[in-house]
Amino acid sequence: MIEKLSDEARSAALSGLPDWTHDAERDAITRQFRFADFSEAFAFMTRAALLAEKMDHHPEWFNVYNKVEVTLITHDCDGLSERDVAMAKAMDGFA
Ligand SMILES: C[C@H](O)[C@H](O)[C@H]1CNC2=NC(N)=NC(=O)C2=N1
Repeated sequence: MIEKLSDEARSAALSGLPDWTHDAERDAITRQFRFADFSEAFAFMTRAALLAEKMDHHPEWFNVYNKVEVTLITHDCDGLSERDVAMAKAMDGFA
């Protein structure tokens, strides 16, 4: 069973993810990505989707044209886990 990050671990993780916002109500993290156009946005989503399948860890996201709004949370622990941090870091790398 995957565990929620402690307050200390979450603070440390968030300092390494400066473009992400912590939603305290859900204990999730969110970030909005903007790309040059839809093709770039969808290429990003494709990379993220392939990794998500591999990790069995799927983003909540919303796309319009060049904008992708992402929310990461671990349903299994109803909050933020190491898996969300790993996915966020990978998404930052893909963008
Ligand atoms: C059954 C399946 O393994 C689970 O539902 C996985 C799939 N993808 C998931 N994705 C996310 N973001 N959180 C989860 O807890 C999660 N659990």
